[in-house]
Amino acid sequence: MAEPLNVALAGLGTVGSGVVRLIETNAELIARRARRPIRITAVSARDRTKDRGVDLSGYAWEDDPLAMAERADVDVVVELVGGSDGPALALGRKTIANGKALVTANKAMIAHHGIELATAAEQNGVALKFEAAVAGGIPVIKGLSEGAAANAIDRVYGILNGTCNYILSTMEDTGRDFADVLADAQRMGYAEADPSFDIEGIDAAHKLSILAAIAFGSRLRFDAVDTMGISRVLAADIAQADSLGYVIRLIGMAGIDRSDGTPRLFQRVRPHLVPFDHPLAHVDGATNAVVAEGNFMGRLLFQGQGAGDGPTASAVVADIMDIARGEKGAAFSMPAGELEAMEAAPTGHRVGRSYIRFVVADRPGVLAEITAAMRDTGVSIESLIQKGRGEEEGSVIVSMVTHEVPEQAVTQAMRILEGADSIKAAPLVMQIIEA
Ligand SMILES: NC(=O)C1=CN([C@@H]2O[C@H](COP(=O)(O)OP(=O)(O)OC[C@H]3O[C@@H](n4cnc5c(N)ncnc54)[C@H](O)[C@@H]3O)[C@@H](O)[C@H]2O)C=CC1
Ligand SMILES: N[C@@H](CC=O)C(=O)O
Ligand code: NA
Repeated sequence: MAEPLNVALAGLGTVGSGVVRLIETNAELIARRARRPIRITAVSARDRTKDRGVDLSGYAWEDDPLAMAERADVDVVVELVGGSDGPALALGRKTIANGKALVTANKAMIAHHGIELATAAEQNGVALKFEAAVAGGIPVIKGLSEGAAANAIDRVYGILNGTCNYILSTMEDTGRDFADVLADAQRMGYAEADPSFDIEGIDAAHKLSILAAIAFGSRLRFDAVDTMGISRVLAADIAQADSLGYVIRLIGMAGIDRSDGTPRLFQRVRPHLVPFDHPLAHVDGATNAVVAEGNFMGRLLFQGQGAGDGPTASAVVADIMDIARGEKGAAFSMPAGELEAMEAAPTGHRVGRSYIRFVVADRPGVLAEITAAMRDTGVSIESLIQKGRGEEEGSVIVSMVTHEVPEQAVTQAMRILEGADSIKAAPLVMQIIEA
C-alpha cells in the first residue's frame, strides 16, 4: 500500500467531529478505494478540552488553525471552521500558497472568494475541493461536473437548505411554532453558527451561486442572487397553501435567460408554493434535492441529506479520497479565468402564477380595494381564501392565487396597495412552481 495521505482538520464542530469519526470507522475501506490510507496528523479548534465524543489523543493539537498550513506532516488541510472571511479565508489562502491541497465545506467562503482561491490553486498546482459546501452529502458537484459534464445545462433548481426545509416540513406536519422548530434544527447541528444565514436564504444563495457557476460555466455571482428567506412565512400560509394543494419550500433556482438574445444569469432564492404532485413536495426534514436539466441527459434529480455530521463528513472525505488518488481537476469544472462573466437577468418579464397573502383590517370594502389594484394592473385571480385571523386584534388573513401573469404586474399591484391603511403588514408574494 502507498504512503498515507496526511490530513489536518481545522474545526472540530458538527462536521469536523463527523470527519474524524468517519475516517476512523471506515479506515480500511477508504484506504482500499483511495489506493492509500488517509491519516489525520493534526487538529485545531477553539476549545481543546471539549468532549466531542471522539478520541483526539493520537493527533497533534494546534491552537492556531493557520499553523496547519505550515506543518511538514500535512498534505491536505480541511477547513471546517466556517465564515466567509476571518480565519477560514486566511487558512485557505495560506494552505494553497504553501502548496497544499484545500478541502472545505464552507459555502460562504467559496461564494465570496471561490474564484480567487481556485485561481491560486491552479497557479500552485494543488486541488481545491468543496463537495460538502453544496447540498451536504449529495454528490451534486461531482454529479454535475463529471457525470453531466457533456451537457449544456440551462436550468438548475432545488431545495438547498436543510434547516429551512426541516422548519417548513415540521411546521406543516405538526403545526409547531417556528422558533421552537428552529431550536430543534440547531440542536441537531443543521443550522449555521448564525441561523439567520439559513432562515434569510443567504446560505441557500451561497450554494446556488456555486452550483450555477459549475452548471453553466458562468463566473460566480453571489452578489446577483435575488434572495428572500422564510422568516415572513406564517403558520397561516402553510395552512392556506395546504388547502389549495401546495406545500411551501425554500427553492433556489438558477438559469440562463436568453429572452433578449444575450445570455444572462438568473439566480433566485425564495419560498415557493410546490404542488403536492411535484417531486420536491415530498422532500422533508433536512433532506435537500437538486434538479438539473441538460440538453442530452434530460432531467436529473439528486436527493439526500443536505446537513448534519454524517452526510457532510461523507462529502468531505470523498474529496480527500479524490486527492489521495491524485485527482486535481478544476474547482469549477474549468479554469477559473475561463468562466463566462454574465450580467444578472431582469426578472419582471417572467410569467407565472403567484400566491399573495395579505393581513388586512376586518372591515367592509378591503377586498374591493385589493381586487381593484389587481384589476388595474392586469392581475387576474384564480382563487381567494379568507380563513385565519391575524395576530393583531381585528385583522384577518386573505390569501389568493393569481393566474399566469408577468411578475412585474404583481409588483405594480403591490406598489398601489403600499401604505393603504387597511393593509396591516407588507403582503407576502410567493411564486408557484408548476408540476
Ligand atoms: N453543519 C452542517 O450540517 C454543515 C456545515 N457546513 C459547513 O461546515 C463548516 C463547519 O460547520 P459546523 O461543523 O456545523 O460548525 P460548528 O460551529 O459546529 O464548528 C466549527 C468549529 O470551528 C472551530 N472554530 C470556530 N472559529 C474558530 C477560530 N477562530 N479558530 C479556531 N477554531 C475555530 C470551533 O471551535 C468548532 O470546532 C461551516 O463552513 C458550515 O457552513 C456545510 C455543510 C453542512
Ligand atoms: N445550515 C446548512 C448546513 C448545510 O449546508 C443547512 O441547513 O442546509
Ligand atoms: Na454535496
